Amino acid sequence: MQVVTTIAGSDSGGGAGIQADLKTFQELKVFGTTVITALTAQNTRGVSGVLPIEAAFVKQQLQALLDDFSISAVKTGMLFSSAIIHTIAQIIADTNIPLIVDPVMIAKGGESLLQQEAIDAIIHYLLPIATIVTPNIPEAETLTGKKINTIADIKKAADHLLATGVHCAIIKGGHLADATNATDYVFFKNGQAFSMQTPRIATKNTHGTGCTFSAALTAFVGRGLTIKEAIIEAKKFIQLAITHDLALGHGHGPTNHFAYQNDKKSCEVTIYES
Ligand SMILES: Nc1ncnc2c1ncn2[C@@H]1O[C@H](COP(=O)(O)OP(=O)(O)O)[C@@H](O)[C@H]1O
Ligand SMILES: Cc1ncc(COP(=O)(O)O)c(N)n1
Repeated sequence: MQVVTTIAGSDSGGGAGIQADLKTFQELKVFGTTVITALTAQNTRGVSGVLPIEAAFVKQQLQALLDDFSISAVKTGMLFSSAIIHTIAQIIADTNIPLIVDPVMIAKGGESLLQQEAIDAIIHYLLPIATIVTPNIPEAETLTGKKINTIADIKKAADHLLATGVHCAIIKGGHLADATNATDYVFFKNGQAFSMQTPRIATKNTHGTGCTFSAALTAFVGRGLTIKEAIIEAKKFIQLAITHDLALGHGHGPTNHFAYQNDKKSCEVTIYES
């Protein structure tokens, strides 16, 4: 049994954050452990409160895990402050555990999950020690300081991210204005690249899509798939979770973390090598 860790915020509504990560880990048959960086009072309508955890206690949680378990992959989600990011980066840098960074910045409802001053800390401390970074389009724009309108802009943003030292950048296209497809763009430091496409699902129930995708990726990396295989399988996991949404709550509902196990053979991802 592989052990994986998520370092993220708690979503009381259960669709994103730590809760989405643990549900995904369980479905993918890895043993999930957690380091909680913040509590949020949150539902499908939005975030009504954030209570950050002190960086020293974040450190204590992570150290407790490393002192006991052999961890095969770690992901980060909501990190909230530069103090938390520095603390985590310092500890992970001394390990050789693959690190997947989902640079969570704002909730679907627009509430901030990362302080402005923490963006530099992600770029300078976390990305240089990361294996994969998974920004959506607005996050990639913030991390690189450049607007993304075209595929050429996506490639430029990826080059900018790869220059920090991260091995692989996945720029997710959930926010692109393409009514037909949801396309994610993957770039490796060695120059290889591919994109992956699935039909776009017309739904407002996309709360936690980024968390769920990066958790699935972490589980598959932890299970020993190659990075490319893990990325494609994680795309299937999120596609099925969005397709079979649960229609819970009154706002942006959660995705269905059960769907992949029920239906995984039915999902096709189209790959374009470049
Ligand atoms: N409506 C949709 N239909 C199918 N896939 C989607 C849809 N919205 C997002 N995705 C996919 O979900 C994953 C998360 O994407 P995105 O929404 O861009 O990130 P985030 O949740 O971090 O904002 C990506 O693989 C993206 O292509
Ligand atoms: C605690 C927490 N972490 C992350 C998200 C982002 O969610 P999404 O994946 O929908 O962007 C969230 N809303 N809450």
